[in-house]
Amino acid sequence: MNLPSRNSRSHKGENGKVAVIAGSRDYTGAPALASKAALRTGSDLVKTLTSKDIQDTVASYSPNFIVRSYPGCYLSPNGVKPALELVRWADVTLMGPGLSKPDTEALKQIFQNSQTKWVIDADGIKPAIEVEVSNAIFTPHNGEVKYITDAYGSIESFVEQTGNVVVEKGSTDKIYSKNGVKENNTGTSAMTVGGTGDVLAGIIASLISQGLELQNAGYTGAVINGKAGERATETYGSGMLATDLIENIPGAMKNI
Ligand SMILES: NC(=O)C1=CN([C@@H]2O[C@H](COP(=O)(O)OP(=O)(O)OC[C@H]3O[C@@H](n4cnc5c(N)ncnc54)[C@H](OP(=O)(O)O)[C@@H]3O)[C@@H](O)[C@H]2O)[C@@H](O)CC1
Ligand SMILES: Nc1ncnc2c1ncn2[C@@H]1O[C@H](COP(=O)(O)OP(=O)(O)O)[C@@H](O)[C@H]1O
Ligand SMILES: [Mg+2]
Repeated sequence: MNLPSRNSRSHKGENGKVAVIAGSRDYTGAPALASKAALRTGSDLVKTLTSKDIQDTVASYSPNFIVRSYPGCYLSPNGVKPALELVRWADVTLMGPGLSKPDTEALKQIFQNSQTKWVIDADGIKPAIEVEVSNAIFTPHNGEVKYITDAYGSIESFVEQTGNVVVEKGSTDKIYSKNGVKENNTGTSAMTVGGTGDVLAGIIASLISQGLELQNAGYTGAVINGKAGERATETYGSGMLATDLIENIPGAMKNI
């Protein structure tokens, strides 16, 4: 796979800076899965913003993480300022995995006061639709798609009206953009294990941080996620974990 070449004069951060705003008391894994996936996909720096009560837990998962926090157990109004600072630092921000019960108004303020590229997953999807976020790629599973279709009738009209990209996840992923729909059939049924969608979101964010356009990042990310899942399934079968998938990202990237 050809990403922008790493010339000898590149400096830290030049190969992608990703912000991950994710996690809560209810989900300590999601921010780590998304952050590690972004690093394994090749971003230089990933900064993870999560709730204070799980900051040390998430940081303890890897010395490769840079973990910041806002007070409390869930995203609330006091999370807006640190979030806006992090969004300004990053090339792209992943918002949503594991937020569980975020303060919707705070989430909307972050969207409305930022000019950036977004990957929006899980609990970030509904608020983002409601404030008409643009320059974004959404990654809903079959249950989360309803937030888009309830508001726009269909995914096609959503992408047409907003210019956003949607990866509708499933055994076949469908990547919708203004240029039409592309399908990805890579992957295995072992990938229904929890966390593989958090991993996909991290992969896509990383690709955008390394210079890919939204639609290309969505399709290529889905292919990488699936190929990494195939490799992990060869080793672990139905016992495959989302963490196994992450370790297979570099190998998967070599063969696409
Ligand atoms: N280790 C961690 O920290 C992990 C953290 N995670 C975080 O968990 C949060 C919730 O994620 P989630 O919506 O995927 O989970 P879950 O609460 O089962 O479903 C909620 C509702 O949606 C439905 N539904 C689900 N999938 C569906 C589908 N494919 N197609 C159709 N329907 C589907 C489901 O329906 P049901 O299965 O009950 O019939 C239920 O009604 C999210 O923030 C995520 O980031 C996860 O990534 C896992 C690992
Ligand atoms: N049968 C399958 N074959 C291939 N990939 C699958 C299959 N089922 C799910 N996936 C993949 O697994 C991921 C599931 O995403 P998601 O439901 O958000 O998981 P989670 O929220 O637990 O991380 C998606 O990337 C999807 O493409
Ligand atoms: Mg998910």
